[in-house]
Amino acid sequence: MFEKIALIGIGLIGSSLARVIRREGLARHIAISTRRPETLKRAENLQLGDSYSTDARTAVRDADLIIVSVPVGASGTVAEEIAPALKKGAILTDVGSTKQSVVAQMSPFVPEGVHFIPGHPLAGTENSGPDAGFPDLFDNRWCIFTPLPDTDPLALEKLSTFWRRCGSNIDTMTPEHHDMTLAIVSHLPHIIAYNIVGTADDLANVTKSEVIKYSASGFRDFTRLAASDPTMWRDVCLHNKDAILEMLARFSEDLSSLQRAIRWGDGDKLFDLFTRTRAIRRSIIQAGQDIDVPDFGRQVVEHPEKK
Ligand SMILES: NC(=O)C1=CN([C@@H]2O[C@H](COP(=O)(O)OP(=O)(O)OC[C@H]3O[C@@H](n4cnc5c(N)ncnc54)[C@H](O)[C@@H]3O)[C@@H](O)[C@H]2O)C=CC1
Ligand SMILES: O=C(O)C(=O)Cc1ccc(O)cc1
Repeated sequence: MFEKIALIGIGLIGSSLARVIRREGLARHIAISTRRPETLKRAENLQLGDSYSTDARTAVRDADLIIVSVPVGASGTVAEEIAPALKKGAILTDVGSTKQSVVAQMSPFVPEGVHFIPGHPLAGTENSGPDAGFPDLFDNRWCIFTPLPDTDPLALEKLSTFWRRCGSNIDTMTPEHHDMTLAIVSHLPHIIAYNIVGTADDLANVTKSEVIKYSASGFRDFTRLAASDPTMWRDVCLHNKDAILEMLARFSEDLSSLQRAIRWGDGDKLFDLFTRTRAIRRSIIQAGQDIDVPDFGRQVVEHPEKK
């Protein structure tokens, strides 16, 4: 599909892209750049690309497609760095979990004639770094684009075809709508997970060993999300601040109402809410959207009697 694809940032997302691009033969040349020499060396040892450089400008030179896969707080710095080396007619995209901030950071640096199309694959895991990636990551997952008013439809179609070949389904929306939607379906769940695991850790009467020992229950699901990359999630919180605060305010109100129902023994209210939420889970499963992330690194502690 492309002569040369440049991947800037080679963590979970960048390395998954490298692997699927190679498997599907989507580029003749994959150029990889990342800031830290150790990460670049690891990418080279894993044979993720065809050329490697800590200088992003070297990587993007002559590239037809440039995919920026760095924490959202670094998007502006990367755009500024690569701008002078971008080829006319090239497609520049990203994979960041927030979109208004990425558009605001990158747009000012995009040269005339370069097609900038912000994107976000709704696919990931709690793991990070070049070893964490795998080629099936994007299979049957959504990839959302937030095109700008002057986005060239042909460039958008070409990028959509690329992501379809990576296994994804495509949707488009405004950056504002994206950020509000993702605040509730992705950002809040992670924040809640960080919070509940932090609360458990702070409890004096629940020792750390008990948290580990009994975490086969619902708590375990929270610990997976709460193991996600701290830099990435710090940036998401700082760069989707308004939408997250809006959703947190609603969440807190609903939590207070739930707290009140428990305090006053309002079983009907609890039953109604739990019935409504159960239906949501079931409709997600029916829609085929219940793909669990791979079980990398999870230690299943067998019950002694089951052995
Ligand atoms: N982890 C996930 O589940 C998902 C992450 N995303 C988004 O994808 C982007 C990348 O996330 P991951 O691949 O998970 O992170 P990661 O931590 O696995 O990889 C980030 C990469 O960016 C590099 N990097 C950091 N700052 C840089 C800079 N200033 N210049 C050049 N390279 C730099 C790092 O060295 C690393 O190679 C983030 O914007 C994140 O919001 C999107 C969907 C899912
Ligand atoms: O690991 C999980 O459950 C995720 O939700 C992964 C994820 C994290 C961030 C995104 O922007 C999209 C997907």
